[in-house]
Amino acid sequence: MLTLFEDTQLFNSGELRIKAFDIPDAELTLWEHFIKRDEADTFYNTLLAETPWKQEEITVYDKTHLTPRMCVWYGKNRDPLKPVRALTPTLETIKQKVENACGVQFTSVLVNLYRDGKDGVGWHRDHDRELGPRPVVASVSFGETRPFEIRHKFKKEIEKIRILLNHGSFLLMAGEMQHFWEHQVPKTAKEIKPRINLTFRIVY
Ligand SMILES: O=C(O)CCC(=O)C(=O)O
Ligand SMILES: [Fe+2]
Repeated sequence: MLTLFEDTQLFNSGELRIKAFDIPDAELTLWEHFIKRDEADTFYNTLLAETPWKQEEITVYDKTHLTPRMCVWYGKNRDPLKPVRALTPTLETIKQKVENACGVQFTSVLVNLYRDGKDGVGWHRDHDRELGPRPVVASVSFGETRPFEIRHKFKKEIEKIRILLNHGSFLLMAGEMQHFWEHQVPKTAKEIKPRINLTFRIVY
């Protein structure tokens, strides 16, 4: 497996770095230190305090489980019958920064909290119909660094890639990525701190 950005020297420098990944069937770009340390600390604390966290129920093979993370959806809903939760000023501020950087306007954001290493998200694609034919997903992370892994769904000869998403980083997934690549945030037995992830999306 390929692990990117483990260079602690560069990590700790706090400098903005933009990396476009050269992978087939996807447009994937990472902004390291997109949000500076102090501001990222403030966003983390505010989001942790003001988000009405809850664990969603999911049904797999007729069995109901709680998702191993806490989530809240803001903005235009995937289910048009559900009420819309308006973005908070903090989420609007981060949304604006992301939109300025990538030139895409988003309608919604899913806010996730991974409380510790027992929380994670399994392999999946974000290609629900209401996200349109080529979903663009803008992912901003705060708190604990967690590896974000991607693998090509069809070309099994391509090595899995691990990207470390640290405090204040911004990862943009675009192009055909959501059709051809799956992603996950694996659980870990390590003692780790919480992580908040925002995924900005466009609901049509
Ligand atoms: O936490 C992350 O980095 C990814 C979250 C994710 O894949 C999702 O919410 O669909
Ligand atoms: Fe996802």
